[in-house]
Amino acid sequence: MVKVVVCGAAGGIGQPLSLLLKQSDLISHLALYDIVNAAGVAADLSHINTVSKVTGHVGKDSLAEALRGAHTVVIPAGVPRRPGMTRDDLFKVNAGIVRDLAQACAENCPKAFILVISNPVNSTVPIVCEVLKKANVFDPRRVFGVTTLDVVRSSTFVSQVKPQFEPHSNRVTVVGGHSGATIVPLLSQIKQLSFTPEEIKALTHRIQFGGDEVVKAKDGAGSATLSMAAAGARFTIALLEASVRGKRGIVESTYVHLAGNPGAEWNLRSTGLEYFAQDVELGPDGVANVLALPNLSAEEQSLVKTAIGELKGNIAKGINFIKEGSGPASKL
Ligand SMILES: NC(=O)C1=CN([C@@H]2O[C@H](COP(=O)(O)OP(=O)(O)OC[C@H]3O[C@@H](n4cnc5c(N)ncnc54)[C@H](O)[C@@H]3O)[C@@H](O)[C@H]2O)C=CC1
Ligand SMILES: O=C([O-])CC(=O)C(=O)O
Repeated sequence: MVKVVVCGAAGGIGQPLSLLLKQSDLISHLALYDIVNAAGVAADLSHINTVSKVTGHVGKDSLAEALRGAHTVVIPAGVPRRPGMTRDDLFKVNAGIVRDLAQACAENCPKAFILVISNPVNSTVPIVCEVLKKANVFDPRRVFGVTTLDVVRSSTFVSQVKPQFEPHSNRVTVVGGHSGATIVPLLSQIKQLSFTPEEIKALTHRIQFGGDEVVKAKDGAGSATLSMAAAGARFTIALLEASVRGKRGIVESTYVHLAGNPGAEWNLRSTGLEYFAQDVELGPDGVANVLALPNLSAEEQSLVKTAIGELKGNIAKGINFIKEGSGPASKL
């Protein structure tokens, strides 16, 4: 039995993400949780003729039932950006939402993989980990910040500049975190291509601020949902392929707690950070190996340095939210 729970399943990301997960024969039970409308989304998806059973769970009183027995919990719950906002501006509302969902995971499915989409990812992942640590159920191999959209954008944007780069089958490593300057695509690792310094600069900027393109185009109606659903489904299925099917050698960039994760010592020492996104090999228990940062170009070294500076504050903010007590979730 592989039960996957989507928390925030009625939202802009939650609905298409659930639709994509409904296509997978790796999932036997898809449980859709939201504070609104999850029953309707579940009824609709349940008519699709694939193997998984779909159940809908609406409101806080049904959260425990939704989570019980979960193999994997994907969290796209919370508010998205509007033009003029940073991801950090979402902290005020989303921190409390993510904390409460993490607490419910600790109580109902302490061994589940937890995939965090809600922004600001740089801070919400530390929130989840701190909640699990407090509950004595933390396993660093099982909590992931979903940064796959940065990887997806990198493949697409590189292919638009270099048509010989096939976007579907070529992956780009993206390290750091998931907001602006903390997003560092390692274009120097694409060994089959060469770029001019101007191309590197323009591509890096576009990847770092790709989210803003969508926020601007949607003009107040939210941020990336469909591309995020595709990215979220890609990461979830990759993790299921590794953990359920036992497929080896699956590597994705993702934001993880470094200490205690296999292979992470080098990145822990070289960044001095508790959390960092890097290529991770996935396995039966989640993180099988955090790959060491490769040799970086001079520009990438400087970008990573800037990212580290910003990440320090983002991480501390998430940790302090739990350590110093945070009160009930607030409204924006
Ligand atoms: N990691 C990434 O790369 C990306 C992250 N995001 C983030 O994902 C989050 C969701 O974005 P959208 O789906 O566009 O927003 P949305 O507003 O369309 O959907 C959010 C859903 O969460 C639900 N929700 C609110 N509080 C909840 C709670 N306590 N428990 C369960 N569900 C709850 C809402 O009812 C709503 O259905 C935002 O924080 C956004 O910034 C968006 C794009 C990319
Ligand atoms: O830009 C946003 O707020 C949503 C997001 O994280 C992205 O699209 O990368």
